[in-house]
Amino acid sequence: MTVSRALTIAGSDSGGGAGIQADLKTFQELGVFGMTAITAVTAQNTLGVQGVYPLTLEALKTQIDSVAEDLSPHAIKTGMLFNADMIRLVSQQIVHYGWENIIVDPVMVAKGGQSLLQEEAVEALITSLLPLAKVITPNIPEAEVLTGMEIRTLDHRKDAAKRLVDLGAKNVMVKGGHDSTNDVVTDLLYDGHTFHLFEGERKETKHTHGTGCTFAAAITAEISKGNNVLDAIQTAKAFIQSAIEDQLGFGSGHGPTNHWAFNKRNVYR
Ligand SMILES: Nc1ncnc2c1ncn2[C@@H]1O[C@H](COP(=O)(O)OP(=O)(O)O)[C@@H](O)[C@H]1O
Ligand SMILES: Cc1ncc(COP(=O)(O)OP(=O)(O)O)c(N)n1
Repeated sequence: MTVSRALTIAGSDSGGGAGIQADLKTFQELGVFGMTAITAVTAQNTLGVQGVYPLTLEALKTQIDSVAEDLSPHAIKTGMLFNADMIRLVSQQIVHYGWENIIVDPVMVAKGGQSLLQEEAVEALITSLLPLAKVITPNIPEAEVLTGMEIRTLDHRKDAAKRLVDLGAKNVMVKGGHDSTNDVVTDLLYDGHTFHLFEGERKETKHTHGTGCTFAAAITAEISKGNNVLDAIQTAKAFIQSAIEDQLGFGSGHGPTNHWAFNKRNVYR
């Protein structure tokens, strides 16, 4: 039996709800062996980010090489990459190892407003990493930064997705969590030809720390198993919906989502 393996290149969240920790929990729940290359350690809880401590480029490169040279990941997710040098290094490593199943979550700002990506790094994200992405998963504010356009409507999101495909991403998923005008949360995928909508009931909750990381990690896990992008997103949407609905209620700020919920539901259904 081949065990599907996924590598996440991202930041550590001491609070356990986002970043590397959310990715590993999601991989595990979806039956995928998770591996990591850490870009930065963050001191973080449900109230915000208290510290960001980037690792050296050498430390990041060596982690990626160690995984690549012995463990051959079937899919790779990127999350918090912090600065332009890290983005360029990760892009070079992806090309060097010939990796194709790349899921880019273009993390920029934490829920509490703290920056997780230096402003001058956006250009490197667009020119080096975006063209390597099989799937890129911006939320609405991230799609605005990447395209330079204002996004107010679903049609604006469609235009933004087209622009990101023109910049080289193969599939663009513009998530809808930040559009609170509706009881339904709609995520929009553009595959270069067709738009696909993924809908879920909006849950009124402040416990949404790590939703973006968890959603992209679930897509990565499913792609590492050999599933196509549409099927992977279908499962990821069900995974994040359960994780938001069955809230844990920890902490006095934005609490983490529930990574057990998807399997718990499927077992007891
Ligand atoms: N309140 C909510 N109820 C249901 N689903 C949500 C809610 N908030 C976010 N989601 C879903 O969580 C995922 C992440 O969405 P989003 O909030 O847009 O990204 P990010 O966490 O990166 O800011 C998407 O699939 C989105 O539809
Ligand atoms: C270390 C680290 N990486 C990423 C994030 C951002 O997480 P995300 O799921 O995009 O959303 P928020 O929970 O911040 O809304 C993070 N906070 N920390």
